[in-house]
Amino acid sequence: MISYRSLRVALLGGGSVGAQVARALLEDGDELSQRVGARLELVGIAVRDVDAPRSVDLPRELFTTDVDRLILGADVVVELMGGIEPARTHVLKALASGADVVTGNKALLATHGPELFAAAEQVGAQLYYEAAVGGAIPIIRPLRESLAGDRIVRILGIVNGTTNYILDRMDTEGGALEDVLADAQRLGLAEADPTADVDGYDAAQKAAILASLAFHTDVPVEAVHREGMRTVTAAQIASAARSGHVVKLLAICERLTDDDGRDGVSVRVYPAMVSRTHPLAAVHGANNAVFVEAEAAGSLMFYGAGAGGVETSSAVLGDLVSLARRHVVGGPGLAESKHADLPVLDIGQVTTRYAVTLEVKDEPGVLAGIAGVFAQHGVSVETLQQSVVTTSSAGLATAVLVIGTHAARESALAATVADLEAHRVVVGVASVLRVEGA
Ligand SMILES: NC(=O)c1ccc[n+]([C@@H]2O[C@H](COP(=O)([O-])OP(=O)(O)OC[C@H]3O[C@@H](n4cnc5c(N)ncnc54)[C@H](O)[C@@H]3O)[C@@H](O)[C@H]2O)c1
Ligand SMILES: N[C@@H](CCO)C(=O)O
Ligand code: NA
Repeated sequence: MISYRSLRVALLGGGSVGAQVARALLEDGDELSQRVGARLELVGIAVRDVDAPRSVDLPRELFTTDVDRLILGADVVVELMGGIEPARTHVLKALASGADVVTGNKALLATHGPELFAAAEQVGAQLYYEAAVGGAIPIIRPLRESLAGDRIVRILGIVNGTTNYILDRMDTEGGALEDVLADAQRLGLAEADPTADVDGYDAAQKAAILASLAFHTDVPVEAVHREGMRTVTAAQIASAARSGHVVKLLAICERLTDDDGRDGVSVRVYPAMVSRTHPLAAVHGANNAVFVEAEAAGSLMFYGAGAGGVETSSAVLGDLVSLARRHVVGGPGLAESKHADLPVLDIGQVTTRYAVTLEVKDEPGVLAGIAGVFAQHGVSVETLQQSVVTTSSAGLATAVLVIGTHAARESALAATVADLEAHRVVVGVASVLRVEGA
């Protein structure tokens, strides 16, 4: 029997993920020791309430509310409390003491990443965060290490399981968003307050983390253009289906060149149409997937469980084993690479395709008038579908036009839509959806 030295592991948080990490450390300790070359000794679990009921049966003496004391003397601190404060203060304290840190806290990283990485670098400590994006799916380490010699061009991610579940059910069952959301809440899949998921805040935090890594640039979450999915209607999903598309809430990180020839990045979250032939269209239920396009590697897809206590604990334990091995061998941790320092460009500089749905008067010359507005702004029309003409009780005959465009600048499309709204033959602009993943 080999006798290993011990690494003292302090766990902050014993909830869905934390309890599973604790269980694995206690049950699989021998095997993990062999992989690491040191024993991972769980010295305590900081929680809000020591007597709260837990999903996993863990020794009561491990629990404490004294976070500061637990951090003191730890070799590795695993932060799974969530939220910004007091998690930020605890992580900074752990790093300052020379401990390595594993965290799954996307909110903290997206808002205070540079401060935390600087604190880690100052003392040569390591900060790992695989669980922060895509739960169990390995995506941080592939971007940080495997693809470090390549140039990432674009990332399209389904990084929020709740919204993917809702949109998938709307697509397959045809329900309205509010009904499917209410059902998801009843089943415990969506939070009682669904704001973070439905309004895209959670996806924006993950987009900021992915873009920072992929483009070697600090991308603060405030720089992410964010549109939630509350406005997506059953009619939009049905119309997308008719043209062979599905609607997904996407986190998009992309290299761009702006009107002045400046290189930059665009980081954005919005609901968009994706062709049913694209691999992201096959991501169903609450699953996540990150589709990465790199110059040399080409297209790669990372797919799996984006949440769940047991699943996410896999990512945390992977970080823990990896960081503990390095701790045993010695030497500084991986520094964050921010050398490119690219500007985050305004949404107006984005080039993509669009599906514009218009209600128009049914009279001669309408199509020519509409086509003229697109042409005037340099937006090229690719497809046009016209639905059956209906006549209102006031005797007004109208038709619905769905116009698919070629790739165009967002600023040109916005100007086109403004002119269409004011056009004599247009009764209303019913919907504008981007089409991504061409
Ligand atoms: N649950 C998931 O599927 C999932 C997936 C990916 C990432 N994450 C991230 O992992 C982290 C943990 O998530 P979770 O779902 O396990 O959370 P949770 O709410 O189930 O558990 C949080 C734990 O932290 C403790 N805690 C919170 N504030 C504290 C404080 N001030 N002092 C002491 N203890 C405190 C609570 O007592 C609880 O034990 C979060 O950052 C979350 O974003 C979770
Ligand atoms: N609320 C998140 C949890 C995982 O970060 C989701 O629905 O994907
Ligand atoms: Na992950």
